[in-house]
Amino acid sequence: MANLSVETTKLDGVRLIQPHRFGDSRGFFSEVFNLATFHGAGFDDVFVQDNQSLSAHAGTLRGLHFQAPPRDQSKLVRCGRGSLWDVVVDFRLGSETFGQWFGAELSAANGKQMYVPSGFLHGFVTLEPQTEVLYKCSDYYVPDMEGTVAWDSLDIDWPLGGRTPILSDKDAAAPSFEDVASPFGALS
Ligand SMILES: Cc1cn([C@H]2C[C@H](O)[C@@H](COP(=O)(O)OP(=O)(O)O[C@H]3O[C@H](C)C(=O)[C@H](O)[C@H]3O)O2)c(=O)[nH]c1=O
Repeated sequence: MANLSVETTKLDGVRLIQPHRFGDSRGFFSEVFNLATFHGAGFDDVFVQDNQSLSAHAGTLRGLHFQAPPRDQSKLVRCGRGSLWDVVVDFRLGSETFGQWFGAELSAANGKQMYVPSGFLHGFVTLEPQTEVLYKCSDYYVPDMEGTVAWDSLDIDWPLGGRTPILSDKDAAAPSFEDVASPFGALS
């Protein structure tokens, strides 16, 4: 029976998931998602959309993004190729950790997955070229409900090595954290 291990973080609800890898002389096999195993580990999300993004260059930063209620999304993020530093920010009004962030390296090598609950901003910066990110979302994409927060408007310690990140026009124009009213209550 494939299994997984779950690691809690300093942000309530944000967890790192490590699916088991069955190694042999060919390489490995892993059930990277199994609904029964996922629910058995204490999660209750049902994901409806799988996303994939490929970033050609290291230092590509996507985020910080959210989708507002009632179309808010929880996400399960993993790296299929390369490596990235994944960041989540508590955006739940009234939360004791409101505005606090947590980051972790996800890579094709380590197989780690980041569980991003609804109510959190999400973003990542790639650590090597041709990095592929795969993630599940608990609701469909609704562009009109999407929001952005400037990647550099919090004290996030992005591993950029002093370089300016590669950004989309949308992310380059994102408002500062203090200028974005959170649509999430503490209990979302
Ligand atoms: C998110 C999304 C985008 N798109 C279209 C919209 C644009 O024409 C194109 C690129 O979208 P965007 O620039 O928003 O992609 P990213 O910058 O990678 O955004 C994502 O990256 C951060 C880290 C996230 O957590 C979000 O899931 C998501 O916002 O894909 C879709 O058709 N469906 C979708 O679900």
